[in-house]
Formats: sequence, structure tokens, C-alpha cells
Amino acid sequence: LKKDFHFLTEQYWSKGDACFIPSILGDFIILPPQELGWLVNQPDDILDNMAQIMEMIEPLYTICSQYVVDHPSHHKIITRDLTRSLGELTSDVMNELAYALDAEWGIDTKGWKEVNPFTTLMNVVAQTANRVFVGTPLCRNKSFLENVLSFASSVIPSALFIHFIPEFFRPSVAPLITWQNRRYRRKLAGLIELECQQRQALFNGAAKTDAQHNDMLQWFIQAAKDSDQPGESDPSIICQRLLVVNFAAIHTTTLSITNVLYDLISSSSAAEVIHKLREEVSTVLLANDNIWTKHGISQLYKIDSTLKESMRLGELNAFGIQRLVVKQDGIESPISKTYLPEGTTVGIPNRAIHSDSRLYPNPDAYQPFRFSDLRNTSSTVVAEESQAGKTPTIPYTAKLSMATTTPAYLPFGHGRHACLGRFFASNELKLLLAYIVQHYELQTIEQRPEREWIGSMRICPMKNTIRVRRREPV
Ligand code: HEM
Repeated sequence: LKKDFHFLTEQYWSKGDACFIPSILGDFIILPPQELGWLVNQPDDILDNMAQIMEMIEPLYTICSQYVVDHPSHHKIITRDLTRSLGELTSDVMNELAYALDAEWGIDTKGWKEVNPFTTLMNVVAQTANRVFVGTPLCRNKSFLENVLSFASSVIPSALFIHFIPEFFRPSVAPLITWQNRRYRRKLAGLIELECQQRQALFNGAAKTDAQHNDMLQWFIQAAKDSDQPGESDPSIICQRLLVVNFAAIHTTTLSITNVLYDLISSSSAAEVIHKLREEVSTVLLANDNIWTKHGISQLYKIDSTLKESMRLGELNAFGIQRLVVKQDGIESPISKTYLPEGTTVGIPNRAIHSDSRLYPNPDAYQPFRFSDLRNTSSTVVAEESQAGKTPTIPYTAKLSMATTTPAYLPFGHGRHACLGRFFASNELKLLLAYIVQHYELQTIEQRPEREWIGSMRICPMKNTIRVRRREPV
């Protein structure tokens, strides 16, 4: 796929044509970028996002019940409660990731330590995210963390196996394939449901609110209390929602930060870039009384840009905005006039868009400050224009941040089904990168290890190691 990509880009998408891509994991029709707007605006009864997710991860066998699929109330909890609480949770997130990373990478300032960034950062991400999902002490419980990671890692491989089983045999064969996955889920259910029941018992007493906890588990308990669906209070349903969120959060975030580190340490200007990132972190901390706040995070322009550049170069799927055609008899796309039969998966070429030189000058070059430099230029232009009393021609600053999706920047998707957790993910990633550059030396490498391809998925190196050393306290 990788070798053919350039050819496909030249042949099809640049000319505005669609392209059929056969794959053992399911065939795709990739629409040209010009049809992205049409694609994201199609209603779910024509191009269905959930049906595509069902095909891809087989959640009924790997994660949760039909009830949770049909009633995705966790979406509202992510968009409303999680995003609203980002400010209050900033110091919890920073404390947890510092605690977890110190344990993984060590605090010895004398010698270099060889670490596998993918596995160590996955532990850090799982613990940090769960500080916000289930709180302490569960997020530090060894058995909880081991099982949550094994569970999250088992979903895609199990779903791939299930994919090859004819639909008729799935109900009898799939449970055999997913027995390990169910074992992890059972262990997690034991831990989460117990915590849930204890909190519900407290909460169902005199207390109207629970001031002791501010995490996703608590928001689920509160939302269930306010809901007219009795099933919502069932600890097993709440647990399944937490598994869905963990699955969505852990690998995406880990693969993204691992890519960032490899890009950084293999860059010819690594030392200079890291120096500038450190400078920015110190300046922002100084300006905010040495406390991490949401406002401080929003001032980390270079950190944001460094993350965004690696996500542009290393989007996790070469084909984005994947949807299943569910309209009976299919549908024709409006520009390329491609017939999309019912049952096919359609998407757009993320990789081709992210490497389009009209959108990103010198697109194959890693330029960590590509977006922060642009932000400086655009704010100068906007300031000059507004001083001159003109309407700004570049209302752009917010659009340059890593969590903002545009038709040209798609690692989090785009449109109404864009990633719901991206504001949380971007804050977590910014804090993590800030902490890494502030507290660790990173040994540079000559050659960036290659990404691997699984179907259209682009996976960062998972087995390689890098060398890190704790910095003397500044
Ligand atoms: C760097 C980390 C992440 C990346 C790269 C990422 C990427 C994505 C992408 C590409 C989609 C599909 C969008 C589409 O089809 O248009 C998505 C959907 C989603 N993501 Fe994320 N994600 C990340 C982190 C998270 C986190 C931390 C959460 C939860 C707290 C989360 C929750 C979700 C949910 C619930 C959806 C489904 C949205 C829907 O169906 O409407 N993600 N994500």
C-alpha cells in the first residue's frame, strides 16, 4: 500500500477521481478530497458512522452490549462533562502523568536509560487517562492497569479475526476467539463495578452531590440518576461505557505521542527544537505562577505545533472519515459521480491531503514549528489589518491548534462525528510533551524507524527503544 500511494495519489485523487482499493480487511472506495464536504454532511441513514465502527471493531463481541451501542450516552458525557472539566482536572492530569512517567523512565540523573517509548508511554497514558475516567486509587491499581491495557490491545486483533469468519458462523465462533478479551473484561468489571456500587451507595444516601469525586465514573453515576432509563444505573452498563472510552483513548494517544518522540529525536535540528520547547515551557510556567492551568496549556504554541506536525505526518489511518453505505441501492457522489453500492466502505485520502504541497509547502519535511510560525504570521497580519480598520483576512489563530479539525487537517476526523475526546487528548498530550522536554534528555538517533502498515492503519514503531536521562532539577 505504501509503495502504491504516490501512484494512487497522482492517478486518481489529484484528478478528482475516486479510487477502488481492494483489501483483505474490506474493500474501500476512496473519494477525492473535493468530496470531503459532501461525505461528512451525509446523514447516518445514508452513510453510517456507527455501522462502520461495528464492522471495524465488532464491539458486541469485543467490548459491550447492544444496549450500549444503541444508547451511546457516553458521547454526551465526553463532550459535556469531560470537556467542561478540563480546567479543573489539569493539575490531576499533570500530577498523574508525572508520577507515571517518573516510574517508567526513572529519576536517575547520572546514566542514560534504554526505554521502549511505545510500551512505557502506553502505561503512562492509561494511568493518566484513568485518573480522569475512574480516579484514584483505581487508576494506580496494578491489576486494573494490566487488564485495561490487555483489553484495549486485544480489541483490534480479535475484530480482525472475526472479520474473516462468515457472518452466519460468527455468533458461535467469535466467542471462542474473544475468550481472552472476555477474561480481561471480567477482571475489569469486578474492579469497576465494585467501585461504582460503593459510590452509588454513598450517593443514594443523603448526599445530593458527590464532592469527593470528579471523574467520568462519577459523571456516569450522576447522569444515570437523572436519566429516565433504569438500565443506565446498572454498574455493568457503566463499566461497559468506561471500556468503550478506554478503547477510544489509549492507543490513539499512545501512538500519537510515540510518533512525536521519533520525529523529534531523528530530526537534524533536534537539539535546537528541544531547546525552544523547553524555553516555551519555562516561560509559560513562569507567567502562570508555576502552576499548570488550562490557560497556561493554551499558551504552549510550539508544543501544540510540534504535536500537530507529527499528527499531520503520521495520521493513524491513511483513509479517514470512513463510513458504511447503508442506503438501499447505494448512492452516487456529487462531483466524481462515483456509484457507491450499499455495503461498501467509503472514505477520503487523509495521507494524500496531509501531503498535498498546495496545503502544506514542502509537505514531506518535518517542520515542528510549521503551525506556530504560521500563527505568528497570521496574528501579525490580523493585528495590522484590524489597526487599519479592515476586516481580518486570516481569522486563523484557533484553526491552527492541534484539536481543531479542518478539511486540510484530519487526524481527529472532521464534521459532526469528529473525535469527541480531542480536547482532552490534546491537553493531555501537551502536558505530557511539556513534562518530557522539561524533565528528560532524549538521545538523538540517525534514522527514524519506519512506520508499519496494517491495512490502511499506520502504526508507529512498537518494539524499538530510545535512550533517555533525567535532567538535573532546574
Ligand atoms: C490523539 C488521540 C486521539 C486520536 C488521534 C483520535 C482520533 C479519532 C478519529 C480519527 C475518530 C473518527 C472520526 C471520524 O470518523 O470522523 C475518533 C472518534 C472518536 N473518538 Fe477519538 N481520538 C483520540 C483520542 C480520543 C479520546 C481521549 C477519547 C475519549 C476520551 C476519544 C473518543 C472518541 C469517540 C467517542 C469517537 C466517536 C465519535 C462519533 O462516533 O461520533 N478519542 N477519534
